[in-house]
Amino acid sequence: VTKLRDAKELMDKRGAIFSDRPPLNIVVKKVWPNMLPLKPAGEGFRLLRRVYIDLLGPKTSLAVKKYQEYESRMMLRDLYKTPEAFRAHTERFSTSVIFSAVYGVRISRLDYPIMHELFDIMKTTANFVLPGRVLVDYVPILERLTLDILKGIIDVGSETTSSMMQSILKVLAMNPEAQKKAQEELDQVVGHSRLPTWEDIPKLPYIRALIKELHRFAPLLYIGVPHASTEDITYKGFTVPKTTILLPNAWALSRDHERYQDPDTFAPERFLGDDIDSYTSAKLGDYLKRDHISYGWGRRLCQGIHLAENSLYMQVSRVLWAFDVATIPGEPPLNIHEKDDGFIKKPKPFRVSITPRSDEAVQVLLQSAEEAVTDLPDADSVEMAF
Ligand code: HEM
Repeated sequence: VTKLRDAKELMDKRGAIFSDRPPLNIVVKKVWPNMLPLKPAGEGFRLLRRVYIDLLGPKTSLAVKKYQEYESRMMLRDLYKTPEAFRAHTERFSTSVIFSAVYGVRISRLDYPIMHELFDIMKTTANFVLPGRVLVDYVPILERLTLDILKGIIDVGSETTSSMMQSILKVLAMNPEAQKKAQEELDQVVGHSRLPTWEDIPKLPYIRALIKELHRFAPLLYIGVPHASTEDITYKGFTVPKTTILLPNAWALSRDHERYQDPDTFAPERFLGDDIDSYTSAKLGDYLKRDHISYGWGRRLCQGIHLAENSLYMQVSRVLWAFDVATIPGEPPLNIHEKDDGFIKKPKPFRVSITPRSDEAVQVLLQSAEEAVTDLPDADSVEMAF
């Protein structure tokens, strides 16, 4: 599907019919075993979806905000100390946020054996009641969930946001003008003596528009996630038989001329005045009003949308407040199409420079990291407790 009008008609308006997934092949099963994104429609899907909605809905994602706030301070400090390792820093941020939410432990470094033995440690931690496990506090059923479900949330939750953040750093480096405008807004609203906070969101329309445009310009899942139908239908005079597979081509849909002017231009301005969050926007009846389709469609809309949007806001606003992200002179031009193979296509390794905007910014970011407090133990200390 390459036209927004058709995507809306089929996957949103006929969402009851087009919310199945194609049969899994063995490769996909191995890469992403027993996970909601790939689960076929039916009783099992509805149950799992309910569980995910509880786990990742607005209420729980509110509780995760304090961990996103904390981890973003750590990320700024790490970016200052070793900017060339930005890939690892974005991965650590996302992994730690999702571990904080699911297991109540934070991940302070990626070379910790926990990352190499992810599966084993999850097995162990799943057997322990750890203090401060946010999701369990809200969703007692979590304690009875199977390891597969939990592993699924960790995988989806960390890979997606970190890949998106890496692609964001690349797009920002390629668009210094947009970056400058965002920084002017941050300087005006936030000032120089503190980091942006959750409370600033309503006062940062350019940052909000920038995040929407980043989703539109470089959607995380280029080719989308396939939907499949469970009934025969007639659409535009054609019979569409049941089990038809729809591939929402996110790249093409994000460049649909009917919706976006000059779609190949990176222009956050196109979203100024659109004050609706991406979740509400996805539910709008008019496909010409929805912001972008990066989070998918209908009943299969990304369940992590609230958590992901919060993570992106914390990272984008704070990184731009503290640093200039730029291309490195003499290097070949950056290319947004250079991505790894695999289901979630991470940007292939690339280099950008990340330099502090001022001495004052360095002082504030280091102090913010120093003063940060969390109620969660580090994975190191938890292992010792075992
Ligand atoms: C920038 C970050 C993210 C993007 C762009 C994204 C995008 C997507 C897309 C395109 C889909 C498929 C939708 C469809 O089939 O129409 C999806 C599904 C899903 N996502 Fe995300 N996602 C992100 C982050 C997350 C996070 C952080 C989590 C969890 C913590 C998450 C959990 C899920 C789940 C559970 C599904 C399956 C929904 C279903 O099949 O019913 N996502 N996501």
